[in-house]
Amino acid sequence: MSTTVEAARTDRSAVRSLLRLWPYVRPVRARLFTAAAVAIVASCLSLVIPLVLKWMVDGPVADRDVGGVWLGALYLLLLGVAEAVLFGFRRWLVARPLARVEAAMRGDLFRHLQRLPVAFHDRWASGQLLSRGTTDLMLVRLFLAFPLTFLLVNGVTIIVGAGILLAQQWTLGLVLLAPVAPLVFVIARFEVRYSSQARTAQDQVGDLTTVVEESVLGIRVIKGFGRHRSQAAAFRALSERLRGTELVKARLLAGIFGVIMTVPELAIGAALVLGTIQVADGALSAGTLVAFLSTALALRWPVDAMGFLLAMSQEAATATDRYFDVLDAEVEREGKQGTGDGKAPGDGKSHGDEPGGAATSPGQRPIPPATPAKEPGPAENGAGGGLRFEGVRFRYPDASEDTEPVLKDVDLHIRSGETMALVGGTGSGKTTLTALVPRLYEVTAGRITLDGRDIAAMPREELRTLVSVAFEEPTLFSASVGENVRMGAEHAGDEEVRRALDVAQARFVDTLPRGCATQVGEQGLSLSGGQRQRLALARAVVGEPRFLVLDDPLSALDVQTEALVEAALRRVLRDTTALVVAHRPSTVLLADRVALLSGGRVAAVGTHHELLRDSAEYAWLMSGAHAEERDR
Ligand SMILES: Nc1ncnc2c1ncn2[C@@H]1O[C@H](COP(=O)(O)OP(=O)(O)OP(=O)(O)O)[C@@H](O)[C@H]1O
Repeated sequence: MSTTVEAARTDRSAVRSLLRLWPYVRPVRARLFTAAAVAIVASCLSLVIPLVLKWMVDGPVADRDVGGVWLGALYLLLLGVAEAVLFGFRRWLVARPLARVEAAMRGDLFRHLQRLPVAFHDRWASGQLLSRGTTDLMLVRLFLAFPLTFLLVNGVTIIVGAGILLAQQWTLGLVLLAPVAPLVFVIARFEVRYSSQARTAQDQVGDLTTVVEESVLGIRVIKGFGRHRSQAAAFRALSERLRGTELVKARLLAGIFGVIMTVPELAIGAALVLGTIQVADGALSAGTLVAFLSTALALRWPVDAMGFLLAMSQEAATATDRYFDVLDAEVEREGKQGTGDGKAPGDGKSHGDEPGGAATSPGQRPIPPATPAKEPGPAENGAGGGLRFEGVRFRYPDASEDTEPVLKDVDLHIRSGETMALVGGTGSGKTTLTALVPRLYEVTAGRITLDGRDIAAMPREELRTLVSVAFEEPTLFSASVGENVRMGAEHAGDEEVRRALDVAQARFVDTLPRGCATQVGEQGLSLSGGQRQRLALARAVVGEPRFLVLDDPLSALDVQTEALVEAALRRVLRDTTALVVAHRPSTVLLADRVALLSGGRVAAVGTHHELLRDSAEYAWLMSGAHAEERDR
């Protein structure tokens, strides 16, 4: 997501943004309100201190009563201790629940990210998502811990203090309160400007995170091409931009601090001069003036702190907006039978009242129980059975309406138990077609059926138990080899995992230090490309799925290993309906029939030999000349 697009959306009220946190705060509201009440009492205790001073000055000090002075000192000490204890108690009250709020929000974000369609992840830079789950949530927690309470506490303290000032000497009180109106005006202007800069800075942190993440993941390319200088320059440029924004924020903060601190100082100075004249005229007691000035000084911190409390609140409001930008994004729609209108929770309503809660997002209708997967009957093995593409048309969700669809009216029938190879030139749409079967993307028009059932009407969970996929780029997770393979079938036992590893010719696992229990590093980078591909293949076949979709799964293997995998795969594919993207004749020979995809359309279907005979394009694709061109 581009920073400029994000930064442009600042025309919203900070209060309205922050109110969206309520579902998360609600479960801990009792503690938060208690903590705020405790802080208000503690803060108001500090306003009693000037009243004790007034009593001391006009009483024991004027009467030269040493015992009275000691008693006053004791009262002051007790008030100070009580204030400190109450503030400590407040902190204890909020620490644990706020950690819970942050964890619930982070949990919801992660869960939501898992349920968002692949198209969303195509669009969003990962750094933007990472920064929302880390820095933004930290800003929200800080807001709940500090500004939320202290804006209230300081507000109440200022109002009570103003009341005490007016009650003590209303003329002096008015002198002190005169700057309130201009201050409110200045603060309102500051809010608008600071909010826009805060959004820009947080988006820039997201961009920076993306660069760092890409640099770490792509460290081999960077080093291999000696691009560390240009990467460093790109990083420097982004951090310069962030630094610039932070400096603007600092200047705005400095300005508001200057105003908030200077104006009350001037008012106190004016009140001091006026008060001294009144004491000299005998219109005011010295004790009242001392109490008045002490109260005014006690209000200094609550007033001074308003600047950074408001700044922190703005940042939290921006962070909340950024958080809900993701949470409002529409999740994958269930089967048509599942949600009816297909509306997702991001339809403008709150994410829900049960943060950290249910697996079904609020706003989403419960999915009726899935029709049990039927064993393919004789009819299904005929016209309706197997995997069928009917008039499938597909355009990537972000592509504009007037661009050519990637797939155009694809009609293809892979019969039950048949293996179909999908061959086509680079960019012809092979990967796109395979991604439609497990519904990583939704078809734009037409439909895909499995044994006669429209996949759009199937609950995703059921669809994904029926269909297994292995992509050309095998992604492994920071987990053990066994756990990576079991992602294909959660309940697979050791025997099934062994069998899958055998099919994928992945017995190299036995030579790893801890066999199947060996941890593979981030993205499986501790393994070779071919090893990763074989583990991904094992993951695809471990659940013995009814439908198998393989996107050029053997591209990184040497010829001999490929032949061994093919022999084993052939046994697996006997019972499975499979669609296999192939570039090499050896992979194509695994298949019963071949479909040639050309410019997003199925140009021909037949056996390898038929197509070699009848299709010049296919013959060319299968020739060494094409492979050389592709490799080049
Ligand atoms: N996420 C995406 N968003 C938009 N367009 C995409 C996306 N992925 C692929 N495309 C476009 O769709 C077209 C088909 O891409 P696809 O990856 O399906 O081709 P392919 O036949 O698998 O190619 P190859 O053999 O090189 O892997 C290409 O023009 C590509 O630029």
